[in-house]
Amino acid sequence: MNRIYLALDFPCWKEAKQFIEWNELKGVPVKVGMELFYREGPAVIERLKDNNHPIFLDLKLHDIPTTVNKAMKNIAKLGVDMVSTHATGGSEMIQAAKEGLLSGLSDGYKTQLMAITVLTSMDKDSLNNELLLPGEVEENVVRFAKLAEQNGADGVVCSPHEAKQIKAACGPSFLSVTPGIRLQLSEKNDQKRIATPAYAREHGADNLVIGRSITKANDPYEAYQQAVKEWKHGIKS
Ligand SMILES: O=c1ccn([C@@H]2O[C@H](COP(=O)(O)O)[C@@H](O)[C@H]2O)c(=O)[nH]1
Repeated sequence: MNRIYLALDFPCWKEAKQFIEWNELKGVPVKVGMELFYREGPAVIERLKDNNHPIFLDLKLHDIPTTVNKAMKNIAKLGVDMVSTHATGGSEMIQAAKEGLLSGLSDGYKTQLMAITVLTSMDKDSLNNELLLPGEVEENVVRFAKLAEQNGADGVVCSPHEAKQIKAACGPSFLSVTPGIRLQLSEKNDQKRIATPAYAREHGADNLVIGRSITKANDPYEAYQQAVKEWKHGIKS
């Protein structure tokens, strides 16, 4: 299912709830990240589930395999659609994440494991000159995607610019979830590898994550509708 996950990057549930209600976004797919989860804990997931929101819980686990395994086992009990870990934690950590996830899932739930490749806030300069990782961003992203796929992840988080190469390297059923999405007139902020929903659609992304282009828009409801139009029909603003 090709979805747009609205990034609920709010300091607390009260603000997130108000935003959803005021902008008639009840039931839309949402992404819960560190900011909201660290304040509200698992209760926020229950509240969103009560309101029928499909959920990507994006906590980006990155630790030794045993810790990630046990954390994933607990996260699995929340019954969300997708969770995340970092591919750069390596093969053992990714396997441990998947094993923990599967061991904690209740019957009937199927939570998918997404591996972060290279954060969309990074570019070639950050990779080559700060992390001292040579090569183009795409090469690094595809290498991390292959590592994730070979060790049990169901897909990766990447930018739309790499989605096609990932399908070619990891197969058509291996998912790409793409943040760094910007509607045409919105600000880049701290993102480096950005693209519009229409571009993401044309370049094979499976799911989008959009935050500030909607949450900081003058009319968030309209911005959401615009994103859906571009994503579903390729119509540009
Ligand atoms: O590489 C990554 C991984 C995760 N994210 C998350 O997506 C949203 C994007 O928010 P915008 O406001 O649309 O920039 C945010 O919650 C990040 O934590 C990402 O941007 N890049």
